[in-house]
Amino acid sequence: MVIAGSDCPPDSLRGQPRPGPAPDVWDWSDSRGSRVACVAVEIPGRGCGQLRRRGTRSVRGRCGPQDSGRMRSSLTPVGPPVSRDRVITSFPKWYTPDACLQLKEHFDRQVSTACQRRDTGTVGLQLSKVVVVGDLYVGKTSLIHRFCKNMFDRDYKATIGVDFEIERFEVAGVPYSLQIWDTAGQEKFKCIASAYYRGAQVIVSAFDLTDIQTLEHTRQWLKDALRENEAGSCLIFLVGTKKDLLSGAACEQAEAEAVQLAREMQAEYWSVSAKTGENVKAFFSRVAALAFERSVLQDLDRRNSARLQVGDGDLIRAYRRGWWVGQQARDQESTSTNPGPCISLTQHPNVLL
Ligand SMILES: Nc1nc2c(ncn2[C@@H]2O[C@H](COP(=O)(O)OP(=O)(O)OP(=O)(O)O)[C@@H](O)[C@H]2O)c(=O)[nH]1
Repeated sequence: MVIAGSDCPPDSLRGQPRPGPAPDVWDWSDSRGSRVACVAVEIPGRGCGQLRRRGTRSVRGRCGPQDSGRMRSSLTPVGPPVSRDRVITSFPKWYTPDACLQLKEHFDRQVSTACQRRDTGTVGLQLSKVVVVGDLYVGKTSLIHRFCKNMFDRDYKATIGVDFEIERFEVAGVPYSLQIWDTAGQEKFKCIASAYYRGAQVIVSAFDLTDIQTLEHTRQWLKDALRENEAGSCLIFLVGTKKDLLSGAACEQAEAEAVQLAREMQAEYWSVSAKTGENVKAFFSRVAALAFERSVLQDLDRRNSARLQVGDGDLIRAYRRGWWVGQQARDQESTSTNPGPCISLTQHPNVLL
């Protein structure tokens, strides 16, 4: 897949008639000759525009380093209902209990309740970013293409820079989307690809099960991707590819080493084959469910600890050391930097607990 910054709709053309088969359709072509069609919708003040799928399961795109921040903030999924195989009703299981992010088989109670009440905040509107990293030729593009397009190409075409797909799910009745970034494994493109690591909710560090050296390199790939993100903010997956090429014993040996490394990395381990499709859908469903659950919990946390609107509009602000009532606090803020006395929440008549 070829990525070039100039392929993105240039800013100067925003709001003007676009080239292509329809006025608002961008048609990009990749080196394999497959066309990438996206509908660009102008959103005032929101940069590059919105990409909407058109008769395909997923939305695809590509861009250069200058677009990294813009794409992250401006893309929101719209389109027809989610296809049935992207509907997740029960929590997808891990690949092995020896290296998994969590063992429970159900959604967190708080999350289930929030979903039932349709109280998941902005989670349904967000795109969760998944970044796939790893050596060249390990099969990152193939894995993503098998999941998003249900296709497998035997011919190798190096990724140049980055590429992304957007996959829409419905998790516990709530719409949820993953923006899956395919990055180049070749050293010479690393500086372009690493510009896209930031803001990842999920990092997938991929290696080739038939080439143990690529497993060793996953440490460095992960380190580079984590460096661009806040500590503890990413879910990490270690994925062994090309499972179809290994016989039972050899596969077990490679998996045992990978599981050990996954535990060190605090990652969840999966073995997959893009060629046969083995475990590919299960893997991405697991990624979607875990990322969704974390997003909902974070959203609930944020809302709980943010300003609470009470009574006649007074604000109560939560501080580490206690609670402090709005108007009084604002008065104090305007006259001094001293936060003044803390008033217990339960003591204040306007507080609804
Ligand atoms: N047998 C088999 N071959 C695979 C599998 N996955 C990928 N391949 C082959 O491995 C080669 C490399 O696959 P890619 O998906 O292009 O590798 P990549 O990691 O994206 O490579 P870069 O873009 O250079 O980083 C291709 O020839 C694929 O056909 C698999 O599951 N089984």
